Amino acid sequence: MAETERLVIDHVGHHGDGVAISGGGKIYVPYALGGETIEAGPAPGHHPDRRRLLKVETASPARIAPFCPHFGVCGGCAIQHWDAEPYRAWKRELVVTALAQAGIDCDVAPLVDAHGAGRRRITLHARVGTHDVLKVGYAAAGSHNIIPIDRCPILDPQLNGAIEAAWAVAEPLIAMGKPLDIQITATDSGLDIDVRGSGPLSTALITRLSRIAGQHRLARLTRHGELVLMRTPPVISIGTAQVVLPPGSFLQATVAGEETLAALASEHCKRAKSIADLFCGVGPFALRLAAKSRVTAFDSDAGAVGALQKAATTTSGLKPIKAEARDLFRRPLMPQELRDYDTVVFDPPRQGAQAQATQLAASKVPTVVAVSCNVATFTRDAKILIDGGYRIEGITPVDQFRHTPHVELVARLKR
Ligand SMILES: C[S@@+](CC[C@H](N)C(=O)[O-])C[C@H]1O[C@@H](n2cnc3c(N)ncnc32)[C@H](O)[C@@H]1O
Repeated sequence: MAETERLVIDHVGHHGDGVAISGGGKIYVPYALGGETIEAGPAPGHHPDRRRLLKVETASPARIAPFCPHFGVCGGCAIQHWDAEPYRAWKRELVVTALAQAGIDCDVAPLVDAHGAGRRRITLHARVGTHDVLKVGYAAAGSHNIIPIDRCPILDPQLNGAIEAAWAVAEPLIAMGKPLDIQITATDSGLDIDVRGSGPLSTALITRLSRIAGQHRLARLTRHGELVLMRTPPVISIGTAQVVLPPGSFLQATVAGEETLAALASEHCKRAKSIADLFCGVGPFALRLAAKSRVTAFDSDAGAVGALQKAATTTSGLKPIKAEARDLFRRPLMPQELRDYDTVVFDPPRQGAQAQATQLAASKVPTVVAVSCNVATFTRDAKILIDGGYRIEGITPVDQFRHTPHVELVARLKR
């Protein structure tokens, strides 16, 4: 492989890298844009079809200056160098292309931006580097190295102080000699931190962490989901409900993302009387859908189900909500159980909901609303539903993870 080479970038691929077409196939160059002529060098790891961008010789007119000083080194964002309009068209096209490749013919609405105020949840990594220096930050692009950070401009202002809090919490814990993953969630009552990786905590250490919690606006600190200290319960508002977050439960990455997905789901469910909300999490759909419809919600995370049930019983003006802990991969709702519902909403993790889609395909449920964060598993599951007699009435792509190649979508299917 030549030390440096000149490449012409054809387009941006579905991971956000520039793609050059050469005689030997495709070559992927992170941070390059379609139409650009670039100078490239070997990529770290010397992967045969990857290169490192050394210099942009002819820049695309759509190239813009990234706004974050860590961009290009930190692995958090793949795209800050591309104008909003082509970026948005590319993101919508990711959905259009995946559907076409799967042979699914349906309308795809314009992309809905759902970055809103920014990310409300981050995971930072803490490691001891050379000369015993503590590093707290994100993983570097394409490696496990940690890029220490002191700011991240894509965060919701509700996370102000979160990075400082992570450094402060990491300092006493890293002395135990284990790498740490520090998940921080912005709640209405302060920062909720769950640390993974440290050993058991001594009383002296908990006293020190309590001081840090007071100094850094922490609502709660947990270790592997076990309570270390709570100054005030970490609460978020969902519709008219107040939900106390269980440690480590899933939460949509941005408030705008949650509201957009829930608004689209509510629109598709507006005539529903009885809804099954599958993969419900702490209830961002159930607690809003129950304004009009009876809801039964299922998720394998018992903590999330408990939080949803508690919020449902303490919120007035909602139709009945029942919530049940159930593993829907191993024990999907069967066609006989699905008879209780005129509408099913499902929002699985990235693996999708193949087992549940198979049972839905054999059911008579008139309306299915599919929410997905992975277009590949969505198309797989949608094909199962289509083969079972459903037709897709429309798909809306949602951009909650701006600056990344991730895209969400909401689809309505009818039989
Ligand atoms: C993408 S999240 C959606 C949660 C919720 N709808 C929301 O918007 O916050 C996927 C959810 O699936 C749940 N989950 C993961 N595996 C599961 C399984 N095998 N059975 C049931 N639920 C599962 C997770 O606990 C998580 O709450």
